[in-house]
Amino acid sequence: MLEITNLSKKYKGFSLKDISFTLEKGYIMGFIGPNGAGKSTTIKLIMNLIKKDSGQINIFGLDHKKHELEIKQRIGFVYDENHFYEELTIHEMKEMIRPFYRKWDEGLFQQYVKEFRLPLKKRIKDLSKGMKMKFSLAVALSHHAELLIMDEPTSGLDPVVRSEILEVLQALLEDENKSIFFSTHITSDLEKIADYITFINNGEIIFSKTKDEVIEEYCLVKGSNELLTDHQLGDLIGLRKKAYGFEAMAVNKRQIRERFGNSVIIEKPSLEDIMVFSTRRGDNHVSSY
Ligand SMILES: Nc1ncnc2c1ncn2[C@@H]1O[C@H](COP(=O)(O)OP(=O)(O)OP(=O)(O)O)[C@@H](O)[C@H]1O
Repeated sequence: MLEITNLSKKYKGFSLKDISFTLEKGYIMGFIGPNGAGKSTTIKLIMNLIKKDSGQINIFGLDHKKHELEIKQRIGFVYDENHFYEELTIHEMKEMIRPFYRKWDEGLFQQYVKEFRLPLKKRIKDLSKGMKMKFSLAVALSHHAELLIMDEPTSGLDPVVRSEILEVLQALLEDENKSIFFSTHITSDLEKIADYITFINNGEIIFSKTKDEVIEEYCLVKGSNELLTDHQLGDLIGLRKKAYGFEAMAVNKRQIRERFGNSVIIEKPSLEDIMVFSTRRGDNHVSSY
C-alpha cells in the first residue's frame, strides 16, 4: 500500500535521513515520535505537498508523483489543521469537495453525518475541534479510499471523541483491503488499535515493526548502581542513575536476563516508555541502535 525507500529531505537545521518503511494491505500503522521528529514532513512528502531531495515513495505500487491524481482518488487524507473554508457550512463545504472524487458515495457520507451527529447547517468556524475532525474524517471516508493517511488525527481531542474516532478506524479495517497510516504522539491510542509501529526520532527511523514485536523485545530494567560496569552500559537506553539505583530500557530482554540474572527487575514497557527512554538524554544516551 505504501512503500518508502531511502527518503531524504533537508531543511536548515533539520534533515530527514534516508528513511525507509513499508505498510501492507489490511493493517494500521502508527507513526510515532516526539515533537519535531519529522512526522509531518514525512506525511507531506508522501502527499507530494513538499519536494523530496531523494528517495522513492510508492503508493499502491505506483510512483507518488507520476500517478498523483490517480493515487489521490484512492487516498483519504486527514490533516492536523483545519483546511476547510471557515465561512461555509458543513453541507456547502461537502458539496464543494464532492465533485473531485469519482467514487464519492453520498449515502456513506450521510451515514457518517448521522453517526458523528454532524450539524450540516453549521458553519465550519463554529464547530468544536472534535466536530471539525469528525467532518474531516467523514469526508476522507466517503469516497471508498483504500489508504487513509492522517496527521495527528486525535491530538487535542477529549478521550470520548478520541475513542469514537478509533472505533471508526477499527471498523474500517474489517475490510481487509484497506490500510491506515497515522501519526500521533498519543501512544495509548496505538496500544489500542495499531498493528505496526514506526518510530522516528530526529529525522531517523529507529524501528518499524509489529506492535507485538516491539512490546515483546523491549524491556525496562531497574537495579542497583553497583551492577553497572562500563562494558554493560552500551546496551542500556536512556539510562538514569539515582541514589536508590538505575533505570533504563534495553532492546533484547533475553540478553539482559542472561547478563544480570535475577539481580535486576525487568518490566514490560508501554509505547510511551519506549518513546521517552529512546529520546531522553540519560546518563548514557543512545540515539539510535
Ligand atoms: N518549511 C520548513 N522550513 C524549515 N524547517 C522546517 C519546515 N517544516 C518543518 N521544518 C522543521 O523540520 C523539523 C521536523 O518538523 P515536523 O513538523 O516534520 O515534525 P513533527 O514530528 O511532525 O513534529 P510535531 O509532533 O511537533 O508536529 C522541525 O525541526 C521543523 O522546525
